[in-house]
Amino acid sequence: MGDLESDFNLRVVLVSFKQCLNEKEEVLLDHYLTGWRGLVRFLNSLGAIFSFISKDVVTKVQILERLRSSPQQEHYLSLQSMVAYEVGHQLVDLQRRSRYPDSGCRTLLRLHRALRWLQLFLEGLRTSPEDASTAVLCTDSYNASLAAYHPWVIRQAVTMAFCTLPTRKVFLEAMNVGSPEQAVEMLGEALPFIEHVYSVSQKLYTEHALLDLP
Ligand SMILES: CCCCCCCC/C=C\CCCCCCCC(=O)N[C@@H](COP(=O)(O)O)[C@H](O)/C=C/CCCCCCCCCCCCC
Repeated sequence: MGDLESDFNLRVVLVSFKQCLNEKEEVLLDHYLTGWRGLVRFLNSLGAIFSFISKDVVTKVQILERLRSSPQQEHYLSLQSMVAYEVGHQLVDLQRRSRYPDSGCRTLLRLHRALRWLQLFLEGLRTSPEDASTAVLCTDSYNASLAAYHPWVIRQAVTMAFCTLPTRKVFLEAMNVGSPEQAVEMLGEALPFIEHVYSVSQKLYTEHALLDLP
């Protein structure tokens, strides 16, 4: 795995997700995107075999960044204001992808589903024994989250890429927060931040019947 600078670590990235939520439990898109840009840096450090995943995340982050700097930017301050604006102005299509392929709601939904994968995978790393296989942890968390939304060809490519993953110990060290034991402790403190953001977003998408946006 490539080196990340010494002041950049997974705790910093997970804290960005804590900062997403304001006192009204609105998900602030600028912090959400900061969190995702940090995750992309970790993903890139895993090697070129994961670049097809990282490119997809970067494309989605860029779509949302463009909306955040567009003339409609104030509607894209939070997930809540984005959903209200796009649903209220019929800028999402529940039947076809082609009409609004770059809507904020469908784009963020893909990242939202991936956040669930991340939550499950990091929880697996945190609670598993020292000799646990990261390929198995990754496959299990993928099958319990994103796999349901991916066609066969992507599921095959992803499952092959998982076989190249480093060991659990290497993963924990790559988080750049100290020893594997300190990384496990950090995950225990910081994982609730992404769980909270995930559950607030999931509730909002459910309330607006947007969970299956094509
Ligand atoms: C010390 C490191 C700690 C771990 C940090 C890992 C950070 C990785 C963060 C996120 C990775 C997952 C991102 C997945 C985004 C997938 C979004 C998606 O579903 N896109 C598909 C649908 O998009 P549309 O076509 O509807 O626009 C798209 O078709 C898929 C493209 C590529 C395949 C995505 C596979 C996802 C696999 C998830 C596991 C990642 C494994 C990383 C290894 C740890």
